[in-house]
Amino acid sequence: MKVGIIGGGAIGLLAAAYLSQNHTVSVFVKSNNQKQKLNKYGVKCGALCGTVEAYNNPENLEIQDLLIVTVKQYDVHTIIKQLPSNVPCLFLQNGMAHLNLLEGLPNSCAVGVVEHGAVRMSEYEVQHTGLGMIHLAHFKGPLDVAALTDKLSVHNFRFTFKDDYWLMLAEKLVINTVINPLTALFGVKNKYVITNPCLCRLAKQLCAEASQTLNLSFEEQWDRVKQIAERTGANQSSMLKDLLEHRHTEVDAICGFILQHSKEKSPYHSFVVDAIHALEIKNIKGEAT
Ligand SMILES: NC(=O)C1=CN([C@@H]2O[C@H](COP(=O)(O)OP(=O)(O)OC[C@H]3O[C@@H](n4cnc5c(N)ncnc54)[C@H](OP(=O)(O)O)[C@@H]3O)[C@@H](O)[C@H]2O)C=CC1
Ligand SMILES: CC(C)(CO)C(=O)C(=O)O
Repeated sequence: MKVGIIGGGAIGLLAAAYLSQNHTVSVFVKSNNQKQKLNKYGVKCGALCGTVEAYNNPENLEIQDLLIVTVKQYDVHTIIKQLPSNVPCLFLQNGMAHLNLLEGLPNSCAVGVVEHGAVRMSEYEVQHTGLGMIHLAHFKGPLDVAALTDKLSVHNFRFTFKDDYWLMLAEKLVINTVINPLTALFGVKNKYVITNPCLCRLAKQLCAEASQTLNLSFEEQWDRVKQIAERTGANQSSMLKDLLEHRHTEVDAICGFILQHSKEKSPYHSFVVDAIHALEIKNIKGEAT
């Protein structure tokens, strides 16, 4: 297959390194510098070195068989304006705020949840920091997503099929809306969300608000949060990493989505959304602490 990957960040480069073993991969990036590096060195991920073609314009998007969109959620709105309507698209963002943008697209679409951990080390190098699965579900249009999971799967980079996109994304959203803001606000690794008794109480409140908003069982979701916090205990969450590197976070796509969709008041979510934005502003303005 001709697979086009939009975004040359951590997940885009990870996907390019693995998928280029079996497919012809093109990576669509923003900067000319990254394009040149990828064309010269390929994508490196540990012992893997994938050959790719890189572009920093949308011209070759329409010749792809599949486009995998790996930009952060807040950049999806600029990408969808460039997508050729004939090519099926797979969106791999955390959060659920991009779903309303996909509804207006003419393209066949799938959505996915990434369990891998990845860190971009340079414009063409990525470190695979945590091995997981990528779960895919059908969102709209005539796309055989179950067949796609088989075509894309390769050793250490496997895809599985889920039949309910909403449940798949909602369950991941609960995990992110609990673990990400608390770890980012308190500057701690994931396990402290359950091992620190005060953070654990805050985590339970966030989990209760999210479960109620999404109409999910609190007990089941809290068990999942505890499992993931334990399994990824030594990791820094993506929101913590974004703040440490003075980048924009995905708090609106994650916690903001809960706040927007809750029928009851969600005071813990109100607090974390404002608190994370306050830290983003502090980082951008370089305010002294
Ligand atoms: N990294 C991880 O371990 C995990 C990430 N995820 C999710 O995956 C998604 C991607 O995350 P991640 O890869 O870490 O994010 P990154 O910030 O590392 O990568 C996003 C990339 O998109 C690029 N980009 C933005 N706008 C455009 C554009 N118009 N055209 C081309 N490229 C563009 C950015 O370029 P530039 O830097 O030049 O602005 C950046 O390289 C997020 O929703 C995240 O929550 C989920 C699970 C794990
Ligand atoms: C599951 C978790 C919390 C792992 O770090 C994650 O998805 C993230 O950091 O965004």
